[in-house]
Amino acid sequence: MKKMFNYLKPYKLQVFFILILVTFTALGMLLLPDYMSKIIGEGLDAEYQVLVDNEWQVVEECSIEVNPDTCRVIQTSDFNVILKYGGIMLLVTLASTLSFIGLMYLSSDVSSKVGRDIRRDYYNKINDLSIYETGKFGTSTLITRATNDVMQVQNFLIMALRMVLRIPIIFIGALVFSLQKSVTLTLVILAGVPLLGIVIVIAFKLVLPLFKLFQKRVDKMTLVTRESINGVRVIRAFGQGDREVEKFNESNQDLADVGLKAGKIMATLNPTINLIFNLVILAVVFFAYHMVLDGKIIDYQGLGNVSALIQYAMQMLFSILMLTMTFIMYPRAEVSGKRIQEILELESSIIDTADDSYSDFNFKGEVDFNEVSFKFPDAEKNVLDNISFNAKPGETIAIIGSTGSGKSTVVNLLPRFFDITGGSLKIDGVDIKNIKLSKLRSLIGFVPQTATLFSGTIKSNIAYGVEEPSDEEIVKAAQIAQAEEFILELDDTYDAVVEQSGNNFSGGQKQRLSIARAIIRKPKIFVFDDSFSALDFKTDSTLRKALKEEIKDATIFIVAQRIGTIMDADKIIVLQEGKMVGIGKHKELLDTCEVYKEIALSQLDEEEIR
Ligand SMILES: Nc1ncnc2c1ncn2[C@@H]1O[C@H](COP(=O)(O)OP(=O)(O)OP(=O)(O)O)[C@@H](O)[C@H]1O
Repeated sequence: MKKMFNYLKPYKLQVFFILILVTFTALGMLLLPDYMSKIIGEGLDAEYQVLVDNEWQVVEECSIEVNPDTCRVIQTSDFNVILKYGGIMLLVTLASTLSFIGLMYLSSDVSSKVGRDIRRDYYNKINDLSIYETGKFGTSTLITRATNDVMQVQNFLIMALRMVLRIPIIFIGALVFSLQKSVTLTLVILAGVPLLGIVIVIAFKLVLPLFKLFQKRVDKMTLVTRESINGVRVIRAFGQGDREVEKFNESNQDLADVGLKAGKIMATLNPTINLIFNLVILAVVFFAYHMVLDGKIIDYQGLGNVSALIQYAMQMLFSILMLTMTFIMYPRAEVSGKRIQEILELESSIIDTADDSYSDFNFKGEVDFNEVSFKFPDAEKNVLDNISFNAKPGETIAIIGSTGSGKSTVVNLLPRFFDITGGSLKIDGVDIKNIKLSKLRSLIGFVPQTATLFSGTIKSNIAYGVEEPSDEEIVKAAQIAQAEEFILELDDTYDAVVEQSGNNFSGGQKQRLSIARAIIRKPKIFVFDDSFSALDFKTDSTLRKALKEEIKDATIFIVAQRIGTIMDADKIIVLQEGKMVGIGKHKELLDTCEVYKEIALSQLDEEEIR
């Protein structure tokens, strides 16, 4: 949480003014009861007279009950005094109201800017992290941390800014003013403090673990909601709607239960605190009554003091309550602060240490895998073992193998989504770690296994990642990707709206748009990670033919499950459990690689494959 406070540093000046304004409002609160007591004491003053030798004489004190015929009170109210103090009170109120408005404005401004800054750094960090780290944490918690957790920290900061000086100023000020007015009655008020303390500590202990639990359950709830929304098709297809509703209800109920429990404690706390406040006031009145009886309070000044003391009692107890509230919010904000900090402090496993040496280098796109091995950070064994091959510009390299054999991992190593853990990986003889990430990735047109579109238009999706391409370039890319036909059928053609995640397009259409997006970049290396799987055979083959004709100099990697898609490749790499069990052209592999032959025969018959 301390680190979260660092976010206040850029707003030092505002924080300074906030503290000044807090001091002004607190002083205003303290002065008002004092002036009120002065109005009562001096403005509504009275004098006592006793009958001495048939003449009324002013005396210090007398008891009306004793003999009203010989002792009387004469009201000597002074309206000028009331006007004077009333005027001062109005000015103080005005000043503290203005300070309060300024305080609210500045503190809200600072806290929302701090929230914005935290979210900015957080988002930048997520962008820097490798796919492995973001995958390890998961989308739900990463989103909750950026929203709910930042909000908790922001709320705490705003509270802390407003309370940090206000609580001690009010408590100490009210105590000093009270002591000036009556030491006895101040002691009566202070007797209420431990009582309030005990109640608050008990509530604090009960509610704190619940707040921690609450945050975890918000995470769980986000996860369940996200999964069921994302997986809506599977859920419906498998008729698992009821089970998902049950799962959602369970996590919803869990969250509500914690909230309810905490709410119940807080709900009991409020009337209990009110009760203590009122008990303290009753005790002050009770003792004041006895002080009147004992002749210790004898005039309006004394009564004015009692009225001020009651307000100071409220202020002292209220500042203790506020202090507790701040303490209650702290652990919750601390948990959130830690969760944000955990991400901010994450070291990306992909570090861009390369200098600009190759920034202007004209890469051709020759790829060399030399004894490449790869292991996920937490995994026990290698996902890839000693993979070696060479891919020249103009060549198409296909990678085939059973599911989980490591095909996607091989191509993910090229743009450094993951870093190799053994061997070397070079482009045009340069180790890819020596090429700046931005340059390296600009060399590669990557079409991932799951086509991802962004909300916008067809045009904006194809043009993604290219600085202001011309309409001709967009159309050309769409033509090569075999996307033009369906685009022209749309009412708005290239300006047609693409909904969130491309939900208004079919799987095959999404794939073709993702392919067009890669083509328009004119990269030196293409990676198609199972990107033709949703295309029908005819479109698949026309697309590959168009690629071959239009993109002659690029190195093309195709990961595929379908033999038909890769049969014509210049080199086919066959993977099995992370090992390369064959490499060559289709015909060679049929004779030399048993695994390849098996895959081929499982899809086509003997005649078709020859
Ligand atoms: N983030 C990860 N952490 C640990 N292991 C992983 C991770 N991602 C993938 N793996 C493992 O690495 C292996 C290779 O995965 P990869 O995605 O490369 O296979 P693939 O051949 O492309 O499979 P498919 O054809 O099903 O897409 C698999 O056994 C998988 O379980």
